[in-house]
Amino acid sequence: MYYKVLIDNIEEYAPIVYTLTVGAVCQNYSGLFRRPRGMYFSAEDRGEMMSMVYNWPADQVDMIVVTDGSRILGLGDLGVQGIGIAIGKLDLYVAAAGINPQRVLPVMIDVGTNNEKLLKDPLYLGLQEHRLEGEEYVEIIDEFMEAVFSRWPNVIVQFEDFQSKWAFRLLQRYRKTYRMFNDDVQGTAGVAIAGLLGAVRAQGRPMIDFPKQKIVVAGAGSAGIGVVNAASRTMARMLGNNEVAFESARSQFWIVDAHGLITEERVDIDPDARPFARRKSELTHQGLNEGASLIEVVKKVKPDVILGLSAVGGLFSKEVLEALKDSSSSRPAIFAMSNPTKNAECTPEEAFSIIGEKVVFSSGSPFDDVDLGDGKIGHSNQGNNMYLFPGIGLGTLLSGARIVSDGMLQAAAERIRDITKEVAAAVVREAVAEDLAEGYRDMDARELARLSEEETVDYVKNNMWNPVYPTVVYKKD
Ligand SMILES: NC(=O)c1ccc[n+]([C@@H]2O[C@H](COP(=O)([O-])OP(=O)(O)OC[C@H]3O[C@@H](n4cnc5c(N)ncnc54)[C@H](O)[C@@H]3O)[C@@H](O)[C@H]2O)c1
Ligand SMILES: O=C(O)C[C@H](O)C(=O)O
Ligand SMILES: [Mg+2]
Repeated sequence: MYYKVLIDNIEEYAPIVYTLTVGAVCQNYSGLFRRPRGMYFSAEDRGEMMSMVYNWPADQVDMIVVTDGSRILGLGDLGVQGIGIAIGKLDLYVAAAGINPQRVLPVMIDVGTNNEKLLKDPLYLGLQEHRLEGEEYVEIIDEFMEAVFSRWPNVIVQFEDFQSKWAFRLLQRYRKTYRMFNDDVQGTAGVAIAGLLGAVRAQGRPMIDFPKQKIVVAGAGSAGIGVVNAASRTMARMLGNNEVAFESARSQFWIVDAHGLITEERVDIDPDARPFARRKSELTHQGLNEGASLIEVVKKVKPDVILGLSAVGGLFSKEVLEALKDSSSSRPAIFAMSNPTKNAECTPEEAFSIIGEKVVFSSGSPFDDVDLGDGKIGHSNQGNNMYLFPGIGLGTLLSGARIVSDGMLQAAAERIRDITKEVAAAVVREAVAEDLAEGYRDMDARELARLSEEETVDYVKNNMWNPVYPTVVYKKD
């Protein structure tokens, strides 16, 4: 009944089971705790995980969402209280992707917390010690992955809200061997690309103009770098996919982090950001320096888009928005993607009141549309990976793909405007095309490959879990 109500009223309840309310739930989780949901694998369970997985009562598990609680939304390290995110994401898998709720498993990996408040909180449910680091940490995640894939070889593991340094490392470590993806790196990238392409359309320009867009990204963590990596690859593909194309695509991005504009002069540059560091030669030409502030960068670059994945509420200040008025675009776009609501880089009211009705606005957490007067509405769009991950997971599940490839993620991003069913069908077809599909239940790989586009959509639809209540009271008329 819970899922029936959720599915029938998803618009109303998504902000409760998911972002934004789920953030407040995670902050207070130990005090709210009534019963366990999901599984907890702790540093103290080392060597036991292979047998522990058999404690879970379901013989079949299709989807696992796992977190170590180290970066929950933009709320920082919440330790085991971050389990709420895994539960909320899986609720959306049931509601939006039709995954059977008996086959989902939220997982918390408890390696301690560096949150000093939680370390002292008598109600805190997790290990009250500082986080394990280095090889010890990796060994625990390795053991967890081996355990779940040995009991459920066909499961898909979604990594969620791991702090950036581990998000990238674990993705590289597992993506070629396990059916896994990182939602913050890869799901967010897909949603952002779909939004960026939408912004080009909103400017009345053809899609092929995307590689000309100047994009300033605030935030160089798992999400920001994930977006820049994938968006620059999309641009490069449009330009011919050769070295010149990659170089041209790279030069369309300016990344600003807590220390300002990232350039090749940055000391201790994060290796994931290095390819996008601005070159010295470009800087003199643009009048910018290493560490230039966001305002300076927006003033000099006059970007078409500013995209925030910084977790800093209000970062797109009045001055930044004023500077964006000089954008070379007819319809500048703002993506204030940080969560939850108080971390949004700006609100739609601020964007529309300063830049005017021409601005294209999107945010990670939901905001109401803005009344611009004269019957005009300023649309507040939501740019959140919730529109993508259910389709990626369902498509991977129903194709039986061995891994989640870049092509499958790209196919998902291109279909985001359709409903999840269509996204999943696109992912299935790409998995077949790449010869990764091994089939699912009665549908073997060969049969899957023979399905037409329409039949693939039907196949996905028929495999989505759907709560149906029989009518038990009939009205006389
Ligand atoms: N909308 C979505 O779908 C979506 C998806 C993933 C993440 N997010 C949000 O993105 C945010 C960041 O996530 P992350 O994993 O990348 O976190 P992170 O902590 O790894 O990265 C934050 C980045 O922001 C930078 N930063 C901090 N202060 C800044 C400032 N004043 N100016 C510019 N940059 C600054 C940091 O240097 C860092 O590079 C979170 O709020 C998260 O909720 C949203
Ligand atoms: O959970 C969300 O709302 C989106 C994203 O995964 C995030 O970490 O902010
Ligand atoms: Mg996340």
